[in-house]
Amino acid sequence: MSADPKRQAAARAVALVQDGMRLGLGTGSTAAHFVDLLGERVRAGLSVVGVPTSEATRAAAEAAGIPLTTLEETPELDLTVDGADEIDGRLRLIKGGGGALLREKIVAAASARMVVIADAGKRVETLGRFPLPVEVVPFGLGATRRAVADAVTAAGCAGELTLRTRPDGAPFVTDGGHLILDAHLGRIPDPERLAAGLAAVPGVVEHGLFLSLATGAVVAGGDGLVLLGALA
Ligand SMILES: O=C[C@H](O)[C@H](O)[C@H](O)COP(=O)(O)O
Repeated sequence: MSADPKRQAAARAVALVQDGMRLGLGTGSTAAHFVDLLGERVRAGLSVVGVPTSEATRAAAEAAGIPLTTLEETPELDLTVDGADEIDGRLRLIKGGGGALLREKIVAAASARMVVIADAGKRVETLGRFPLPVEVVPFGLGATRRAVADAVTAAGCAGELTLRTRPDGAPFVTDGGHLILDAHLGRIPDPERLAAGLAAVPGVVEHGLFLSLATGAVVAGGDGLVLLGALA
């Protein structure tokens, strides 16, 4: 087996895929292993269709030979496999480090099951060490930013909001044409309260708290594979 924990987790998740499944295909370095390994099974005869959660994953899935569909054609999926930036003991997640949170959440919500694949470094007691991505429309950025800051405070959190930029200094723009504010909170004592507050802000398209979406997780580390929740 591969020594890379991300690939080990992905390999375990690929074993969950059965012939005929409709799959959500996650985004990021861990999900890329899943797409790669799924491609091997497809080329060996497995029949599945996938909905990619980003243009990057679309390109990788096409290159791997995985047949793709859309949520217009296939609005209900059997299983989504995706990475995460943080995962707590209740399978609550922070996602969006790669900026794909909006499509990832839509696809996960359309899936009967969502299995997270991650290396052990992603497990936390309390969410929030990883900056929480908040996807916003460009119009009204200043006002939206203030309202997001108020929602953060009202949820018992504190920390800086930074506009995500690309390496060249220009604003990072998501696949949906939006911007991302990263909330550096350190800890999020009540993720449900923060999620509700952020969702109520006009101009916020989505945030990276994935609550009650993941049904299982495969976490790979020095102790081997740890399975959380239900995989079947
Ligand atoms: O927007 C990106 C996604 O939420 C990723 O799944 C997340 O950032 C984890 O990525 P990685 O597997 O590269 O750590």
